[in-house]
Amino acid sequence: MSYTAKIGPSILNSDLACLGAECSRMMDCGADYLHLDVMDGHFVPNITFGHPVVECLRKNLGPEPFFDMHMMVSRPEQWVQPMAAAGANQYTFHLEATTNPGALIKDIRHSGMKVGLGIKPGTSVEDLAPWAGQIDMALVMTVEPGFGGQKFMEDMMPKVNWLRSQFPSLDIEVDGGVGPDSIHKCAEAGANMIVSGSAIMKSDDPRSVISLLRNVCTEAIQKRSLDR
Ligand SMILES: O=C(CO)[C@@H](O)[C@H](O)COP(=O)(O)O
Ligand SMILES: [Co+2]
Repeated sequence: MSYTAKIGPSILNSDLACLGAECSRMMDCGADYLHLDVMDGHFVPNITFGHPVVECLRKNLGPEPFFDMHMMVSRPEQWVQPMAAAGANQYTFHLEATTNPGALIKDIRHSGMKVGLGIKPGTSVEDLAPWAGQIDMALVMTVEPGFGGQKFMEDMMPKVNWLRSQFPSLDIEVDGGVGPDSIHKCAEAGANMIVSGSAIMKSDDPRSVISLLRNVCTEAIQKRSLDR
C-alpha cells in the first residue's frame, strides 16, 4: 500500500478574476495539489480556461504546486503538448472522450506528465480496468461533469471500492460534491485523492476543511492497512 491521502481543491468556484491569488490561498491553507478543471463547451456544457491560463498560473505560482488537469474536453489528444509546455503535472482525460486510450496514455507519458483516466457516472468501472496498469490515477466522477456545487452521488462508491480491491496501490480520485458530509464514504471506499470545490472555497475556514478531509482519509488508509 503506497498511496497517501491528498487534498486537491478545485478552483472552479473560486473568484476567477483573482485566480493566481486563489490558488496561492489554497496552497497556503494546506492543499496538497490543485485540481484545474478544463471545459471546452463540447464534452460538457460549460467553458472554463485552457493552456494559456495554466501557463500564467505556473509563472505566477512557481514550480511547486502540482497541477492536476481535469480535461473535460472532446479531443483530449489535442491539448497534451500545450498543457505539458504550460507546466501541467498530470493530465487526466475522460475515457468517454477518446477511441484510443492506449495511444493517448503513451503520448501523455512521453510528454513528461503523469496520467489520469476519468469516468463519468454512467460509465462502468470495468471499462477503465484494462488501462489501470498503465495510469497513475483513476478518477471516479461523483457528479455529472460540467459544474461545481452539485450533489455528491453516493452510488458511485461501489466503483471506488472495486477499483481499490483490484488495484491496491493505484491513486484513486473522487470529484464532485465532496466535502465534510461525504468524505467518510469516499475514504471508506478507498479513495485517496480528494477533490473538493465548493466545500473548501465557500468555507470561512478552508484550512480546517482541508485538514479534516485529509485526517478522515488518512485514518481510513491506516485502518485498511491494519485490516490486511
Ligand atoms: O470537475 C468538476 C465538475 O465537473 C469538479 O472538479 C467540481 O468543480 C468540483 O466542485 P464541487 O462539486 O466540489 O463543488
Ligand atoms: Co474536476
